[in-house]
Amino acid sequence: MTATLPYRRVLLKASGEALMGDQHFGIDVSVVDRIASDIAEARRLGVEVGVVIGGGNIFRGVAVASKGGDRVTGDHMGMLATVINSLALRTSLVKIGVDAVVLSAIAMPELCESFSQRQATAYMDQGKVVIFAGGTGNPFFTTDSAAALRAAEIGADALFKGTQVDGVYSADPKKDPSATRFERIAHAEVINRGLSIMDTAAIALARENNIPIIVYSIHEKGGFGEILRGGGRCTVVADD
Ligand SMILES: Nc1ncnc2c1ncn2[C@@H]1O[C@H](COP(=O)(O)OP(=O)(O)OP(=O)(O)O)[C@@H](O)[C@H]1O
Ligand SMILES: O=c1ccn([C@@H]2O[C@H](COP(=O)(O)O)[C@@H](O)[C@H]2O)c(=O)[nH]1
Repeated sequence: MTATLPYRRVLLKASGEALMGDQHFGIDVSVVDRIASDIAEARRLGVEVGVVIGGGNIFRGVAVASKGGDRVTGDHMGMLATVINSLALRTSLVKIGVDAVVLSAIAMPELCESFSQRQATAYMDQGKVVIFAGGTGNPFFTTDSAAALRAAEIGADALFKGTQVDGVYSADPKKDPSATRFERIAHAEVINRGLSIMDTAAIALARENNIPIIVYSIHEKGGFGEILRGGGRCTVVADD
């Protein structure tokens, strides 16, 4: 029953780094399975779910650029990393009976379908979980921006950022133990205070399209479902 739930259609930005689990690199399948079970719970609630996964567990373009390499090629490699993660998530979802499809911003027809807004919304209307791979398809962006873009394109009621921390803090809580968590904060304030929970382009795009951002810990089993039911621990980034 979606009638009593705050959101009917959401875009989940799942942390790539989280997929590593306790490893230093790559994919811990048990973590992907757990994220898939949280998405399955959302579907059981009747919420339509689109997903963008980061690539930080495998590759980030800045890693190449910081060593004097070509940034654009590095970003291409980072976008390919998001395709690998997307295929892993689809596998975990299908394994537990959730209908899921990967749409890539970079054409690779042997592996998955190519992204189009029309196809994505058609699949979501049918109740499929749509995993958006390949970021925006362009270098110099991040998967946070891809998530805000896809959220706007599919008409999402909210953008969920499932990350390493349980909300937006007054400073990076991993560096400053005295940082305090916001229950609610405006998009503009996140940008003006320079709170780097997401890149500025992503927050600005969400703001322009009136999309609230819900920041929560992706490590909290069942946390996604709890917030979808109107509870849970998170920060809501929204203009009043
Ligand atoms: N003001 C802040 N409030 C909360 N977290 C912050 C803040 N400033 C910086 N951070 C940091 O931002 C991190 C999340 O950023 P980032 O998007 O890079 O990670 P991610 O969700 O794991 O993404 P990726 O998919 O790229 O791996 C948190 O782990 C946290 O340490
Ligand atoms: O639109 C996009 C999205 C991502 N990239 C590259 O991929 C990596 C991984 O994404 P994260 O958001 O950092 O997890 C990113 O560092 C970029 O190199 C891109 O070029 N364009």
